[in-house]
Amino acid sequence: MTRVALIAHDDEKPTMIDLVEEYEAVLSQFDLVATGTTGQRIRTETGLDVERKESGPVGGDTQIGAEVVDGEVDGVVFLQDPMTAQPHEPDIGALVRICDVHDVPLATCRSAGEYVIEGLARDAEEN
Ligand SMILES: O=C(CO)COP(=O)(O)O
Repeated sequence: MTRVALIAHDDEKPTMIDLVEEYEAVLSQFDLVATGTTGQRIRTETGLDVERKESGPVGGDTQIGAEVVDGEVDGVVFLQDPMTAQPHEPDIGALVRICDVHDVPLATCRSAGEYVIEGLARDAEEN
């Protein structure tokens, strides 16, 4: 099953919830994994179930990066806050880099997230 990672920095969490609600029908066909707080909000504010890793600043991005290395993740929607410095910037950079290394599509803003979700849905239909 297609597995998608969903991650959002605090200022971007409302956008993530909005995106997930818009694509709920598609995402309900996918296996979802998220960093801790993002996952908690998706669980409580939408109808979707999602596996939760640790919160981003304490290793959640790194855990998702490990799944990317293991070939378990088909796409990542990572809504980063471009206006706020993050204490775990090295972890964020490592996740972005490892997606590039393994050619896993990574979206860092909402409109790119729509393309990734729609592309993965198209691939799932074809396979
Ligand atoms: O910090 C994050 C990604 O870098 C997101 O973590 P949370 O989903 O736990 O807020």
